[in-house]
Amino acid sequence: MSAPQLVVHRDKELMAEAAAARLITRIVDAQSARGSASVVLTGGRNGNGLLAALGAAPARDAVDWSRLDLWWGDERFLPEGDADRNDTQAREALLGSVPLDPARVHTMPVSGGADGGYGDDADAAAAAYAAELAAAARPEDHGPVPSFDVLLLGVGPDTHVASLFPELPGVRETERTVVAVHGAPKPPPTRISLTLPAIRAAREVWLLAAGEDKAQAAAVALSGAGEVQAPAAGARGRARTLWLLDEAAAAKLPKDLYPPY
Ligand SMILES: O=C(O)[C@H](O)[C@@H](O)[C@H](O)[C@H](O)COP(=O)(O)O
Repeated sequence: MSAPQLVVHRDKELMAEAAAARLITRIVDAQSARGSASVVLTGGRNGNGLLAALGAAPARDAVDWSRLDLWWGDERFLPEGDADRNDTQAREALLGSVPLDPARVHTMPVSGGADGGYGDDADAAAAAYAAELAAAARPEDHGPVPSFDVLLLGVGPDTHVASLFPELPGVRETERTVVAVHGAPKPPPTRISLTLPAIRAAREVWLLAAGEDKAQAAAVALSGAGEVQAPAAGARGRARTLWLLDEAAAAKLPKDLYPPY
């Protein structure tokens, strides 16, 4: 697993714009090299802020949107179209305004819903998403998920990533790639989440942390804490682990970690 690299930006707006520019370049490089790219989206203000900045970026359409596979790192287990769903917010922030191939947009299952849905069975929904990931994996991939080019993660003030919360069962999962989360401390309580083994299959993992409410989490996660106590500490990419922070979120980092900025 790759050691964390840090980039600190002046403020959260600049962090979102710089991360969006970085993501455009990464997607374009992957599409040039392999004909397609695979990105895992995250929910929350920083994740949606990145998507909005991407939509406003001058180079936005350097991306071939029809050859982009989108997955989610986690989802609130709510009915289709619910405003609190990460996919609803992603659609509003960007996805509704770019020409994606719907067959390549892999949203996590909704709760309730029509026949063939999973009702309120989040565990069945999680297993279905794990099966969808496994079906998309190729022989050259590293395990039962595709080799995501970039897996985005927001970081919670308690160091959670996706819906893996400190000390809860999800962060301790070592076999399954997707789990249901019950009793999440961040509402809504029922969620679906990739696990650390799935996260660590990504080529690159980018963690987004802006705002002073993330300063303690960044300092804890980057100072050697264990992944069960600080899930963000376990979010590592095979080739790259990149923390994208603003100055407020970097304020409590040990000085030897603070990059030359
Ligand atoms: O479903 C979710 O809530 C997110 O996936 C979650 O993991 C989020 O990324 C963090 O809580 C940070 O959220 P903020 O960027 O809003 O602080």
